[in-house]
Amino acid sequence: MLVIGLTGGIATGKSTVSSLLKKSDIPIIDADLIARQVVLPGTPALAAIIRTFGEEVLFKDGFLDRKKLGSIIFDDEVKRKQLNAIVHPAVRRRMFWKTLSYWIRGYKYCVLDVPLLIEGGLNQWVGQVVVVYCSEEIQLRRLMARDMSSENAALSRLRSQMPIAEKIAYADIVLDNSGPESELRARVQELITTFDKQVGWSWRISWLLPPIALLSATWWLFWRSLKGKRRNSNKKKD
Ligand SMILES: CC(C)(COP(=O)(O)OP(=O)(O)OC[C@H]1O[C@@H](n2cnc3c(N)ncnc32)[C@H](O)[C@@H]1O)[C@@H](O)C(=O)NCCC(=O)NCCS
Ligand SMILES: Nc1ncnc2c1ncn2[C@@H]1O[C@H](COP(=O)(O)OP(=O)(O)OP(=O)(O)O)[C@@H](O)[C@H]1O
Repeated sequence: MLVIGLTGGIATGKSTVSSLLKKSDIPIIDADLIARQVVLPGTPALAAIIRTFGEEVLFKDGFLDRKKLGSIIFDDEVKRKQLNAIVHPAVRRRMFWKTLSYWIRGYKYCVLDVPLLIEGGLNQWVGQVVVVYCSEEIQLRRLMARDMSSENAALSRLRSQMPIAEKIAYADIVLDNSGPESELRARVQELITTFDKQVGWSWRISWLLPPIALLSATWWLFWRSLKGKRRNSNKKKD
């Protein structure tokens, strides 16, 4: 099975791409959605959030006040890291089991939709990295329109992630979403054709013979880590 990592900058259009892929019956594992499920009332992650940030980040009914927590962590790197350390391990565990379940059910590929794919180093564990791109100016405009937020609030969200111009250095495929949504739809269809060609029929062999799947995954991960090391040493030279 080909595991595709889908990422982008804030408001570059990753969720829009993800829902277009879903409409074509491609299985999506949505990290934002899982990050909401693992902090529902009664979960260990929510208990840890209360211990770290206090009861004031809760609504009266015990649900997390996401706006309030967002206003705390997007402006403060230390607090953001504290929250990430609570939520990310639980999200990763769920993503791993969901990926495995798609493989067991014989899917030829699945897409991990993860905003912090590169920041969290998950890009090294997937077969292909797709980065949805648009300029920072467009990001800011779309973010303010979508969230009805002020420029300052939008800027602090943007700065909480690696700049999009840096993320594209990690991409196998860059999906440019600077134009209208009709253009994006056409690009997503091309993307699906590319994946279909790439996967071909070999996924059936890997599925029927797990040792072959294991060998090819190990080889791929080794190749990826070499590529990553080369990119880092080139960066240092620059
Ligand atoms: C801070 C929270 C409560 C704000 O919730 P809110 O509903 O306002 O935003 P939502 O979850 O829909 O996220 C919107 C976007 O913000 C960005 N974002 C979210 N969390 C982070 C983070 N810790 N660091 C950088 N960017 C982030 C992502 O691009 C995401 O797509 C929430 O984002 C959260 O719990 N974040 C920590 C978990 C996390 O890192 N999620 C991202 C995927 S694992
Ligand atoms: N090509 C486009 N033209 C105009 N608006 C767009 C386009 N693509 C996406 N949008 C709009 O931009 C906003 C951000 O898109 P989306 O929510 O898909 O981004 P995202 O990358 O998933 O953001 P986040 O990481 O913050 O969740 C949405 O309101 C969406 O409808």
